Amino acid sequence: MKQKILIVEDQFVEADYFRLMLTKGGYTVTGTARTVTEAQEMIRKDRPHFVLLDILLKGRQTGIDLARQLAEDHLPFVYLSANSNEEILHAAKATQPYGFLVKPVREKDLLVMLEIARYRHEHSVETQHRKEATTQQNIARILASTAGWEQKMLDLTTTLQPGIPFDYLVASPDDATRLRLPWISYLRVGLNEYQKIDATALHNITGKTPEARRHAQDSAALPAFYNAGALPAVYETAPLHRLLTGTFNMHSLFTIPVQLAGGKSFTLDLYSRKPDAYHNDHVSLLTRVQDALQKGIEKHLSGAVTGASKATVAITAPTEAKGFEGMVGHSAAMLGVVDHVSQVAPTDTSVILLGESGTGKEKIADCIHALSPRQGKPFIKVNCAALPASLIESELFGHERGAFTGASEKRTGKFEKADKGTIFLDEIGEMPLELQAKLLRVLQEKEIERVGGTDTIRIDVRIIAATNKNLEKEVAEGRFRLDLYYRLNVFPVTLPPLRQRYEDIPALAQHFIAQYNRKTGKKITGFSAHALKKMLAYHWPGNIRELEHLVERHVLLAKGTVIEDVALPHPYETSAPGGMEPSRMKTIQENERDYIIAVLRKCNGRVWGQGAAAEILNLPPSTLKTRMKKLGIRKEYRE
Ligand SMILES: Nc1ncnc2c1ncn2[C@@H]1O[C@H](COP(=O)(O)OP(=O)(O)OP(=O)(O)O)[C@@H](O)[C@H]1O
Repeated sequence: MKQKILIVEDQFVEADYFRLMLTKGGYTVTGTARTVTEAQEMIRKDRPHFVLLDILLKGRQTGIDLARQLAEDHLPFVYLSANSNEEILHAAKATQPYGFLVKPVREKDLLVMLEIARYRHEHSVETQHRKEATTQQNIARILASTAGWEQKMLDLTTTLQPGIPFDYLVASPDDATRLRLPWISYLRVGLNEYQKIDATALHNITGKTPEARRHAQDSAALPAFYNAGALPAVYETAPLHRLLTGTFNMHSLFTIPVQLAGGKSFTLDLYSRKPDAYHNDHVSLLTRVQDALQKGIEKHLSGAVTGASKATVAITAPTEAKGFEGMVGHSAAMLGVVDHVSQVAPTDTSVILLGESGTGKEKIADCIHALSPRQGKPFIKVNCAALPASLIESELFGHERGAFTGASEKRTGKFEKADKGTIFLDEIGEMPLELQAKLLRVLQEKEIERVGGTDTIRIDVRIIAATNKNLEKEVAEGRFRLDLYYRLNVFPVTLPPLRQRYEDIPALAQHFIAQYNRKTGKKITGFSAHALKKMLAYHWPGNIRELEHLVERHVLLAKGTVIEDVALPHPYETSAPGGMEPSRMKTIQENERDYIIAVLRKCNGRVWGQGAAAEILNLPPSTLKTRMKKLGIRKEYRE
């Protein structure tokens, strides 16, 4: 069947030109709309498979307004524009287009871009279906296992996390007595670590029981989400949500009601610290989750599932998640990056890593390759800034013998070397404009030509690019091609600067101490409280690399086993205590710390024994003591 396409373009001559090209290329053009209203009407009537969309149109609404609606309806679209204003670019990017063409457009570029858009659309729909089916199977398997209820809920937590972001999961039977299931919740405290909070623990922290839920039953039958602005309305009917979001500093909610046989019901709530964590795309996944939960819980309740009823772990603590070995940092900002990376790594999608210098972009590129099916195949790194412009082309694409003066031998380029693997183009913002056109061709046509050669060579390479530049500004100022920008910007991952994740500093510093102890044979144990305080108040313009160098210097210079003081280049006592911005959200560690302190207060600081903190937290006392030490919980709460 011919693919149907709608052209949205207010310039008659251009629209006609595109119509000709598309018809020649085998598409059926369903019409040409000149305004957003006309386009909406034509989409309703003709149901095109694709929309080719100019940004600036006649009338009040722009192509970007229409794009937002197309994205909601999962109708793929490709922008067509000559406009590279930074603000417009920013808005266009946010609509997640399937492609972007810069006018004037060559016929071949248009057809190739549409081919890619079609592939990406089909691929994303297929990936989504696969992900949903796998989640459903996993839930069925977990609930049918012989593990106890708490263990099952913990397994459910780790299974759901890669598909949908959340920081806190609550599994609540709406009538615990009739259902014979306890209220249980898991708070995310690390990459793959969860803290169990049951009804007793919740009571200890808040003085309230989850029974409040009973007055608050959601009558809704379908999964529903409430991002920050919508949450207060939910509190009216469900006060427990107010209690939990307030206590654990959550800002969005996804609630999944499950109707069970005999009029009983159960609810799974996912909370996120982000104010806008959830959107319509999550609904389809969670509807499948709802089905699987209903069948699985009924099976569990019918007794068809028997066996051990005790959860084996309260906190799962694999120190390092697979593929992220050597990555330190459990701040909410860093966990967000890890979730993002885990999602994209197994696919072939191009990724662009954004962030200031030294924030860990290269390290994340390593993780993406290690977590992809291309792991074990070549991983080639190219620093575009380190090569003179005259050499980059032959470095990337290779050259034939005699291609230019001095080319005495044939040379294989980095793209060919990376075949079947991954290429990492660091500092992509430094790539000369002429070469950007060539790179675009590689991305679109998956072919290269060696310098001085005539043959085209097919290559199969995944591209990861990185830059610390603001690419939108580069595009606006004419130093970076708009179409390449869009092609690379399929999946941007932004690495937060260190000053937005101060809580990672102690762990990173300790990590680098261990690293340099190994190198130098020293036995430094850590920084003094004074040194750490200075580090927490510093701005870190050079980010993790600067921290690494600071640790290296001080390990080399240290006389004793503790680094007593640090020399920092800038005045540091300028920000709020601990270097934190006063109005920012609490981190996971701070929440965990608050939680443990609250429990300790309830127990008059008792860690050991009946009714003491360790028992309430369901932790071995020694583990609790270690965590208290790690979180810097002061003496007065202790025994
Ligand atoms: N999360 C982390 N845990 C441990 N080490 C890290 C982490 N992130 C970065 N590093 C280390 O910090 C240093 C700088 O990181 P990296 O080179 O990946 O940063 P970058 O953003 O690519 O820098 P640039 O933009 O200057 O190229 C490296 O030695 C890296 O191993």
